[in-house]
Amino acid sequence: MKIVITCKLPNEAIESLLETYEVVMWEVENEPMPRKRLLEEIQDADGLFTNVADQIDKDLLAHANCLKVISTMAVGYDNIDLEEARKKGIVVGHTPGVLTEATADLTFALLMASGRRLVEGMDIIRQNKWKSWAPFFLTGQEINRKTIGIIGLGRIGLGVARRAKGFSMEVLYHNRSRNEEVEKEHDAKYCELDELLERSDYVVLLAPSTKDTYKMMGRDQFIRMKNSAVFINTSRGTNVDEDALYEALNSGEIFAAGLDVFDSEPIHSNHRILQLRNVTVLPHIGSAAIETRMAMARLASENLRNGLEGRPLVHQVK
Ligand SMILES: NC(=O)c1ccc[n+]([C@@H]2O[C@H](COP(=O)([O-])OP(=O)(O)OC[C@H]3O[C@@H](n4cnc5c(N)ncnc54)[C@H](O)[C@@H]3O)[C@@H](O)[C@H]2O)c1
Ligand SMILES: O=C(O)[C@H](O)CO
Repeated sequence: MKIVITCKLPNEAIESLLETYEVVMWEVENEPMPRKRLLEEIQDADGLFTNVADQIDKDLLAHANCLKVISTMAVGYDNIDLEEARKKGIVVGHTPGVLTEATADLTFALLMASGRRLVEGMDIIRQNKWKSWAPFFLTGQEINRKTIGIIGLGRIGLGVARRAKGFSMEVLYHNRSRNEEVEKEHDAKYCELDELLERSDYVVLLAPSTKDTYKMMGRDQFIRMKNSAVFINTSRGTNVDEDALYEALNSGEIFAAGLDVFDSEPIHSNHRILQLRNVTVLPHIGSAAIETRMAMARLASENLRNGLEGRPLVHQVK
């Protein structure tokens, strides 16, 4: 059987695939397999090892003549046309859980960096603009004992809530439904979205990208937030109306934002949101810790192999 791997991975993460199948792996570091090549390779592939940088859409799947399994090295699968895959009898696997702690760490790092203006401070030193210690120079927002509102209290959201408790923060959350067990265990309070936005000092978005969450953070939502509030997005860029976020940051409607994800990735360096002083940006590196990426690659390999051998996937997208 032939499998296509759309990114360069270390051999030790995909040993079992290399031993068993004919493997076509894209060998260029930090770049996805070009679409044209993927369209060619997919035609006779039995398995596809992909990630969030590829669009596994209807057009691509129309070229797949014998594809049985799509395995993405990610928890999010919004880049895959699940309906089309289902119609063609292709099973889809993903990698939840193994990236939870690394992504929660990065989310909290972004929260702290944005609230306390860390990157601005570094820029000032690098540009030789640091004049002296001054009472209100680079003052940011307190974190300890503040209120955090988590939209999408799933695996990573709970990881962020646990970290927030270490900073004596009050934890509010909004989900599709209330979960009283989680509330008791994590001392988190359920709120409707509007109330969460009005009460939180830090609003953290961790819901998946779905039809319901598309641009769920727009003008009306940013207006509800406190002028001193910080917005963090480590979910998907499509969950946010970037024009509305730009306006909110530029007008002082909110204090700052920390973003690991964007509507269109990679974001271009001339995007107007990057001209703002009060935005901290990262290139979609939520899960980018070495051990985590190895665990994700191994889990994605196992999903792919199980699917090709007719066994249940470790984590199949339902
Ligand atoms: N930045 C990164 O590198 C990175 C890394 C990992 C995951 N992610 C993103 O984070 C998301 C969450 O991952 P997870 O493992 O915590 O998933 P999860 O499924 O455990 O949690 C998502 C939560 O969002 C809730 N939710 C769904 N729709 C909602 C809505 N309309 N309003 C409010 N809440 C809603 C779900 O009920 C669930 O509790 C992923 O889907 C992915 O998009 C990003
Ligand atoms: O969904 C995911 O897993 C991320 O975006 C990449 O780790």
